Amino acid sequence: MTYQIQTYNKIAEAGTSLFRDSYELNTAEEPDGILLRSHSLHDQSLPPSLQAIARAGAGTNNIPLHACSEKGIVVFNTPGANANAVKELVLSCLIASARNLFSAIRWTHTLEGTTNVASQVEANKKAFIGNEIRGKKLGVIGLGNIGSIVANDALALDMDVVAYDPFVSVDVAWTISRNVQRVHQLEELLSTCDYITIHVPLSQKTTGFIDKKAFRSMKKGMQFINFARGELVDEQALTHALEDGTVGKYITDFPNDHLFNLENVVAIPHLGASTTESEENCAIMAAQQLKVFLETGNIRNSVNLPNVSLPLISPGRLTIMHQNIPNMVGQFSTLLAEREFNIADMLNRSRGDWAYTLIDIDNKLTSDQAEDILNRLQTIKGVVRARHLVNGWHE
Ligand SMILES: NC(=O)C1=CN([C@@H]2O[C@H](COP(=O)(O)OP(=O)(O)OC[C@H]3O[C@@H](n4cnc5c(N)ncnc54)[C@H](O)[C@@H]3O)[C@@H](O)[C@H]2O)C=CC1
Ligand SMILES: O=C(O)CCC(=O)C(=O)O
Repeated sequence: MTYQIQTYNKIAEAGTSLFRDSYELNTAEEPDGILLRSHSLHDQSLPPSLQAIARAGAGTNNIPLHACSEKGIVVFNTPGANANAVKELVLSCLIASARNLFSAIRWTHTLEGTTNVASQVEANKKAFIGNEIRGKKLGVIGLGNIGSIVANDALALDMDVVAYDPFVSVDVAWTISRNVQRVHQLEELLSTCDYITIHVPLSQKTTGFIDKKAFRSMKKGMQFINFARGELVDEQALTHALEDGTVGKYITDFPNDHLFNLENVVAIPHLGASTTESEENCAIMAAQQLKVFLETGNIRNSVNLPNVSLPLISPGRLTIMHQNIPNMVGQFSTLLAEREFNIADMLNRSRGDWAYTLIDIDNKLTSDQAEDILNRLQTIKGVVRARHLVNGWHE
């Protein structure tokens, strides 16, 4: 069995080199798996061959998640793999912004070719007097893999840190310093912070999350850092807030034409995760998750299905992705019992509207038997994809 993997964007070799032996990269029009970064799949058809998509990164807003679930495609991301890279850039932008470094450097370059550069520098540097961040208040919106470490490290820089995340995970909550003050109303954070950084995923629910009302609550002259996604901020409201001085500076990793026309915008070319370390971490994690899924059906770090892990010991395994509705497992086991196949092990997990079942069978199926079972499984209402995996150890 050879698996076909299609990659998009620059994926670190540390990840792509894991696809050896029974894998081919970028050779087929009908891939089994896709490995990508920010490439958008929204306007691209998803071939029937496609079983899984791995996002080497955190945000999955470039992937049509609903359509993937409907077609039985498992989508993975790599939580935390690029968090440190983003944190370091956020903190450096925080300091660079407080010290007016961006405009100061731009101005210094205008002196090129003029005389008396040193005396011009001394005469004009007062235009770029900045502030120290020590003792200033930082608001962190979204305390996930990135927000939590930004919050902890900002404390180490002697900032006061306030955070808002109504859905913070238990795992992350354990890692957050008790000196990070949690607020339950976003308004409380917006109205008191000198600096705000946002780290929430872009979804239908969070599009335009920072809107006119949010900007109205902010302290005059505050500085806003957005390394999450541009669409989280309502652009018209941002424009007004920059024009009336509510936002003293907007630092974003997501430039566009409109932002170039505005004063006090620092535009960075989506560099948050662009370090060698982060690109390697993400590529390795994404490639490993994709391989494990294709070879064993086990799932780790999917965004549309639950985590599922069962050692593959039996000669064969059926993997079934289906709607989370009653009597699915009953129908699967009846089908197998009718054919006198014995179930050695089984696992069923659900997540929201979707569920996933692994069934290990004692019998080594012929290709006709496997085809018959898969055909029958696919006719069960609610099943979107069924696969039969052969355990190589029994070959
Ligand atoms: N600029 C860049 O290169 C990068 C950008 N990102 C962006 O940053 C986002 C966050 O990344 P991670 O921290 O790794 O994700 P994460 O999934 O670990 O954390 C997201 C956090 O946002 C919280 N959240 C969700 N909805 C919220 C709401 N309405 N209000 C407040 N909190 C809310 C969640 O509870 C979670 O704790 C990604 O989704 C991606 O869009 C991530 C990595 C690199
Ligand atoms: O792959 C990249 O450089 C972008 C990373 C990113 O935006 C993410 O992980 O959400």
